[in-house]
Amino acid sequence: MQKATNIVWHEGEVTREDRHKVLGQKGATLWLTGLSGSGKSTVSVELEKQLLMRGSLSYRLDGDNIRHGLNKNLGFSAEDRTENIRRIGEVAKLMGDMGIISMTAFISPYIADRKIARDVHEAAKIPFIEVHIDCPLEVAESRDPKGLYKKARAGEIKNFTGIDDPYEAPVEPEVKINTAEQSPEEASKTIIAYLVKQGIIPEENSGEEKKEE
Ligand SMILES: Nc1ncnc2c1ncn2[C@@H]1O[C@H](COP(=O)(O)OS(=O)(=O)O)[C@@H](OP(=O)(O)O)[C@H]1O
Ligand SMILES: Nc1ncnc2c1ncn2[C@@H]1O[C@H](COP(=O)(O)OP(=O)(O)O)[C@@H](O)[C@H]1O
Repeated sequence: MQKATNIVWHEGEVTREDRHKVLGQKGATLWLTGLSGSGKSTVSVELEKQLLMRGSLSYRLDGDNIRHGLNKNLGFSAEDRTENIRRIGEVAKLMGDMGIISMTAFISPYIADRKIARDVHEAAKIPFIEVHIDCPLEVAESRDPKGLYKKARAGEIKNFTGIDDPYEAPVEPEVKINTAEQSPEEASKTIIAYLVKQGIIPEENSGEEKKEE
C-alpha cells in the first residue's frame, strides 16, 4: 500500500543500458524458493562462485542474512513473510536495474508473494527466473543443518514451514532442481545453462576474454 502522497518520480540521465555497458553484463534475478534445508543457501553459494569464475557479477540475498539487517523487524507470521518477500523483490529489482545478477535464497512460501516479486520485475523489464530448490520434506528434515526441524517437532518453534506452516510449491518454475538427486555443483551448472540459453550471460568465459583485451 502506498502511504506517501505528493511524491514524483525523478528521472536520471544515465540509462540502464549505460550502466550495463560499464559492467559488461545485464541484470537478472534468480529467485530460489524451497523448504528450509532444501539447499537454497548451499546452491546459491556455489552458483555465486561459478558465476564469478565466468566473469559475471552476482550477489546473494539470503533470508537468514537479510533478517539480521534490512528485515530484522520481521518475524514469521504470514504478514511478515509477505513483507519480507515484497522488500526483497524490490531490492532484487533494483540490483537488476544496476546490472547485477542477484540470487535470492528465501523460503518465500506463498505463490501470491512470489507473483508480486515477479510482477515488479516484469514491469521493470528485468528477467525473473524462479528456481524451485526442491527436495522431499523428509530429506530436508533429515539434513536439519540448524536443528530447527527438531525444535519445530518438539514445539519449541511455532509456524515452522513444512511442519505447521504452509509451503506452496511453484507450479511452473523456470528451473527446477531436486537436491536429493543433484549436487550443488550440478544444480549450479543447470542454472547457468538456463542463463546462457536465455542470453543473460555469454556461453564463453568472458572473464578470461576481458583480461586478454
Ligand atoms: N518459523 C520458521 N519457518 C521457517 N524458517 C524459520 C522459522 N523460524 C526461523 N526460521 C529460519 O529463518 C529462515 C527463513 O527465512 P526466510 O526469510 O527465508 O523466510 S520466508 O521467506 O519469509 O518464509 C530459515 O532459513 P533456511 O533454513 O535457510 O530456509 C530458518 O533458518
Ligand atoms: N544436493 C545438495 N544441494 C544442497 N545442499 C545439500 C545437498 N546435499 C546435501 N546438502 C546439505 O543440505 C543442507 C542444506 O542447507 P541450506 O543450504 O542451508 O538450505 P536452505 O538454505 O534451503 O535452508 C546443507 O547442510 C548442505 O550441505
